[in-house]
Amino acid sequence: MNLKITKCHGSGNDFLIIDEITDGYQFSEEARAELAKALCNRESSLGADGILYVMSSQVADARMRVFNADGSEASMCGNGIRCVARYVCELLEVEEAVIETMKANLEVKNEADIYPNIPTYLVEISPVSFKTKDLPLHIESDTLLNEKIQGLHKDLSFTALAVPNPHLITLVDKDILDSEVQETLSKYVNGPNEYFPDGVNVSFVSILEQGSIYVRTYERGVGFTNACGTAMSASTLVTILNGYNKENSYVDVYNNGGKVRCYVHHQNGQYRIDLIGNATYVYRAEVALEWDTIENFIVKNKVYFEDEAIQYNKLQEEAQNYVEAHLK
Ligand SMILES: N[C@@H](CCC[C@H](N)C(=O)O)C(=O)O
Repeated sequence: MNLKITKCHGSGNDFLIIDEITDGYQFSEEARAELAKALCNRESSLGADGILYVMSSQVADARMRVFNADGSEASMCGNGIRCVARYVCELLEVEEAVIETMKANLEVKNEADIYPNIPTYLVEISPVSFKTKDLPLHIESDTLLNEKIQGLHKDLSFTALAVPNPHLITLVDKDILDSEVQETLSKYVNGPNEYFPDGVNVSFVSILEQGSIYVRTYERGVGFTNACGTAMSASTLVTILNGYNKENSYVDVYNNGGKVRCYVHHQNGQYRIDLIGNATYVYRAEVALEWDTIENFIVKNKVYFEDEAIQYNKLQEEAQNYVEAHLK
């Protein structure tokens, strides 16, 4: 078959968008997972952190399904939904839309550019739950709020939350970031282990100054990525709960792929986070493939969005310089 794809990134967390609405593809569940494993392979001529399937919806303007590079399906993707937001808003010629995801219908909208000439979208991150059963996390208590788990690390305190995909977050300084701790811990909780039967996204967070933080995430189903949107949203909330930032104000969240902005709303005992950042197109292409030998796919007619890359590189360079100057 001949498959049309759009490579897009949010904070350098990159995805292949496959539009099942316009292009009329009918995939089996197995085929969606197989495509993710083959096309996201970084050794291949494509490579990505995941695939975003854009589908029609009975209850919203469009539906998004997210498959990680290992073929597992995620309930949500914060950087990915910004890419889908742009794709759907341009397709439907609207400024805002509602996107159906696995666990919630989420509002998205075109927003003032976070940096000159960088298409920017605000996406709703919700629902938020601190219940261990919602991750799931197997420990005796119903929540894990800034507490130690001896089986994970003797000194670090963790918070676990679902937004609604699962996140494990700890606040650290530069010495810990520079060590092997995050990789070792993340591989453990994403392999056979007694705590997280479905794995978990693991973020190490550093406070840069009031109103700005740095987040590095080891993603379930992928490994270290440049950034993880749901992790940056969840991490912002954790820094607020720890008294470093405030509700109802913007927090700049730096990552290895650039920078986003988060805003935490707290109403009627519920949290909802606005995640605001780039949705940058990298290229459009066609992929010729045979299902029996899917790993031998051929990429044709790649057309790059060069201007978008040039502009995004400027944001990324500024963000990197800021992090280097402030990380302690
Ligand atoms: N990169 C994403 C999250 C993708 C899913 C995640 N790996 C999971 O399995 O939960 C984001 O930007 O939120």
